Amino acid sequence: MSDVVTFELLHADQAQRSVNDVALVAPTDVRVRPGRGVVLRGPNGAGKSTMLRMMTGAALPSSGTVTLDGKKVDERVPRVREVIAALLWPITGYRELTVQDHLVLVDQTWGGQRETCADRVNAMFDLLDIEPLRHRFLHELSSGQRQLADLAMTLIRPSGVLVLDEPEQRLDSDRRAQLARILLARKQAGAALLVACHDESVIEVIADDTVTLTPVPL
Ligand SMILES: Nc1ncnc2c1ncn2[C@@H]1O[C@H](COP(=O)(O)OP(=O)(O)OP(=O)(O)O)[C@@H](O)[C@H]1O
Repeated sequence: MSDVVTFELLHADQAQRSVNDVALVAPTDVRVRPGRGVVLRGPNGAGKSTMLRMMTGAALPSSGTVTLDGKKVDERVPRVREVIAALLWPITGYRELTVQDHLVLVDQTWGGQRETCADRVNAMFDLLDIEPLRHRFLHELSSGQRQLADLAMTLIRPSGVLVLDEPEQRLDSDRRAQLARILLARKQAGAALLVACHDESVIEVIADDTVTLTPVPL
């Protein structure tokens, strides 16, 4: 598994987001620390994805703050991108690159040693049990296979916090159990998890803390 990047606290303090004066998520506190798993729960439309976007700096809070070790979170800040690896929407890939090519690209972009790149890529195919997908193109994959490839691209880079929006989506029950085991191992290696999830069996394995969001009345 990839290296763990150290940090102390990813913190949302009464973070809230509105668009055109319509609240998408209520003021919410979230604390994410190394070796801990935080799960965002709540019904459709409660604001989980919006909250995750704020936690990664992909969207800024309309009020309140989101900070990483005391500094404002903004995805344009290199330290924020170094610590936080996020899978919030399907990864946009290259039509002419295979799954293996994408993993090499991500690994090398995040500073993996060239000599050991093949080892890390091979380890990712083993970890996710996706060897048959190695030489396939992204557009050839089923939706569940595509989710596994996106998870591999997210997990292969070093990070301190994995921010995942419903990582169980499109996976069958065996694959969901496998995902839970992988995330638990990642947490036990010292990384933090911040995950929006609807699957109780996954939540049971990975959650130390849960934050339940309720839809903001329109
Ligand atoms: N760009 C936007 N403009 C206006 N409203 C938005 C925008 N993005 C999200 N919303 C609204 O904000 C609310 C929260 O959406 P969000 O996607 O964060 O919920 P969620 O909890 O992740 O839902 P789900 O479980 O269905 O994925 C919803 O009512 C949604 O329609």
